[in-house]
Order: sequence, then C-alpha cells, then structure tokens
Amino acid sequence: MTILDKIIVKKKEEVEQAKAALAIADLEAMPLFERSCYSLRDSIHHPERNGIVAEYKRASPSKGIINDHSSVAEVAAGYQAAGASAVSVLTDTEFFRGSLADLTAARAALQLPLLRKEFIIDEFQLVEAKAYGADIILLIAAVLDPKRVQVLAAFAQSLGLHVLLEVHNREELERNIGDSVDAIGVNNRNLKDFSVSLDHSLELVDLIPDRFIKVSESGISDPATIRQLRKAGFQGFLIGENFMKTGNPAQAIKEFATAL
Ligand SMILES: O=C(O)c1ccccc1NCC(=O)[C@H](O)[C@H](O)COP(=O)(O)O
Repeated sequence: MTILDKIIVKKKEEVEQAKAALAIADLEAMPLFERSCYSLRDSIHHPERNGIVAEYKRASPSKGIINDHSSVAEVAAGYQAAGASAVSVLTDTEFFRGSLADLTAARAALQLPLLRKEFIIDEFQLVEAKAYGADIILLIAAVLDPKRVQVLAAFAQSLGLHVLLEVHNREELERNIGDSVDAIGVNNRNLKDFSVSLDHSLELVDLIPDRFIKVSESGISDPATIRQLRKAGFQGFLIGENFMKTGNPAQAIKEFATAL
C-alpha cells in the first residue's frame, strides 16, 4: 500500500466519524458559512499580488516535521504582507499535523483567498471547508474518478467555493477537464513515490486550456523557477516547504518575493 492509499483509507474513516459527530445543518449554521468567497482568479490577476499560493505546512509524509513552532495566524499574515495571491492550509491531522482550527485561524488573519488543502472524497468535507473559512478547495485527480471530480466540483461551486483541480500527468488532465473547475494545478510531486520534477509542469502547461488559471505545485524553492514557470504560461505557484522549513516563514517569503 502506498502512503497515498493509507491517507485515503484513514480519510474515509475520519469523514465517517465527522459525519456521525456533526450534521450538515450544524455546519451550515456556523457563522462563516454564509459569507461570499474571495475569488482566486481576481487575486491571481491583481497587479499588486505575485501569484504565490503560500502554504502553511507543519509536516508531510515525505519530509516529516517541517516546522512545529510558527503560528498559523502569524505565518498567514506574513504571506499576505509579502504579496501572496492566496494562502493554503493543510487540514489533515494524521499525516500533515494540520486541522480545521488552523483553517479558521488563517481565515481570521487574512483578506485573501484561502485554500483548504485536503484529500477531499466527500461532499461533507466541502460544506466543512466553507463553514471553517475556506474559499478554494482542492480535488486531486489521483484519488478520485472523473465522474466524482465533476460531481464534487459542481457541488463546491454551488456553495460558492472555487475549485482547484490537481493533476500530475497528461492522462489525469485529459480525463478531468470540466466546466466546474476554476484552476488546474500540476503537481510536480509524484504522490506515490514523492519524486519531484518541474518537467511535469513544463510538459502539461500548453495542454491546459487558457480559460483555467494554471498553477504549478510543489518543489519550488528559487525565484528563478517562478520566472521560468511564468514564461511557460503559469500564473500561480504553490509553495510550502521552502518557506516553512526556515525559522521564519514570513521573512522567507518576503525575501523570496523581493527577488521575483
Ligand atoms: O508533501 C508531501 O510529502 C505530500 C505527500 C503526499 C501527498 C501530498 C503531499 N503534499 C501536499 C502538497 O500538495 C504540497 O504540500 C504542496 O504542493 C506544496 O509543496 P512543497 O512546496 O513542495 O511543500
């Protein structure tokens, strides 16, 4: 069994437990549920923002603990001050040490689009995402069949959420392009063996129709890489570990953004 398989097995258990603990109506009654979401598209195209989707990431299966001391509110505010276009917060606890409380803490610190970075398999998690403060949700083609991608994407949009579809190869891209998706992210990390290569982004960018926001994800650690990816056609750049592994993620993104 790969780590990804283990994550999904665990996620199914967690979703069933969450559903047993809380009804959809309880989530819909939460104060954040009724708000309008910030638009990823508007923020990506905003002239004063830099296209970075900056991630709060305490730990990962590939790297173990990355940063267990920086507070989510401080990091999110620092990302915003450095010109990031959006902030991503991992909410998986078992493998990434994140939580829905992190998402809400980031929401309170931000006036930017907020991505719930999660392994979404069920509509319940989309209602949760809205109720705890997200504007954008992630659908990972490697863990969903194309029909489920379309159903979940349409449901997310019906809640006013924006949808980032993540693909890793041409087959995943071609099987999943659909109208309920706002952005397509190419993950440079292979989620089965954790190898990372920018070639995935560079090979797929021209196959992504221009009506989607194009995001390159993972393994980005150099401003020169952003320049290369921009030239290739990407508008968004998802970066986590490079900022979080430093003692001061807010300072790290500031220096990185200055060099763009
Ligand atoms: O990061 C991992 O080890 C990982 C393993 C299995 C599934 C997902 C994983 N990461 C989630 C992400 O998508 C990244 O956190 C995100 O793209 C940022 O990547 P990076 O800049 O390399 O931290």
